[in-house]
Amino acid sequence: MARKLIAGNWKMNLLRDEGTALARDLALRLARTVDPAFDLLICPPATIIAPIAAAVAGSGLLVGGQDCHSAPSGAHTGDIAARMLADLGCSHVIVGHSERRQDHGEIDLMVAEKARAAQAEGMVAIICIGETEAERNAGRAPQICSRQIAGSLPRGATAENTVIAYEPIWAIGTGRTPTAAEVADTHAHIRAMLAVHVPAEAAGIRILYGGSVKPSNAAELLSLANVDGALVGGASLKADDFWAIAQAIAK
Ligand SMILES: O=C[C@H](O)COP(=O)(O)O
Repeated sequence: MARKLIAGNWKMNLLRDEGTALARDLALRLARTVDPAFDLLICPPATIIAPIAAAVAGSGLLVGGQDCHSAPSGAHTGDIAARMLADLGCSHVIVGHSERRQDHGEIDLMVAEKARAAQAEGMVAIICIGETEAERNAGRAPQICSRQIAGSLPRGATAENTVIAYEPIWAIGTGRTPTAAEVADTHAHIRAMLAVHVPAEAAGIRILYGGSVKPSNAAELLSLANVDGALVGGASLKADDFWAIAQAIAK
């Protein structure tokens, strides 16, 4: 069974001092933990990755980006290349988050190209998928996940360079989550789809659940079959809450 990954997506929050303090706090907790049962990752805003990566270097706390461009360099004002994130010490990059898909019109093909760019720089692509509430109510969640996996998974995806994050859009930041049975069903479906696209790698690719994960529901969610970790938004901005989510794995 894959070691669980607890990933914090800070989104567009925190300035340098508060972000660095939060990262240091987590790094210290991790350094004091003997043989942690999880990998711990934070994805700060791009503006503060550099000081944070420097502050936590050697602690075991992983640092990642929230997005990258698919091109290695060039005339793309305001964008960030995967190699720039790798250059700062990032190990992971989130791609295709629903907020990027919604706010920036990112489609599956673009997500696959971003994932490929991250992987080409030696980083792990965390590919986000998930249905809207309307799609869920129409009973189309499995088809949406299937379509997004088919379109967003780059050629050459392996268990080492790819993580899938299932985030039902209606659960993000709302305090609502699917039931445990629904999460288990969807993750099993995602595993089956991975087996279709990358048969040799499917069993090892980690599938995270995201959407209103908090200390009070983490133990149940993280105990489910095919739930290999969590992608945490709001609760990752507080060291106690994020750490409690990671600690829930062992309980
Ligand atoms: O990337 C993280 C997700 O969008 C979940 O956010 P949330 O934990 O605030 O619901």
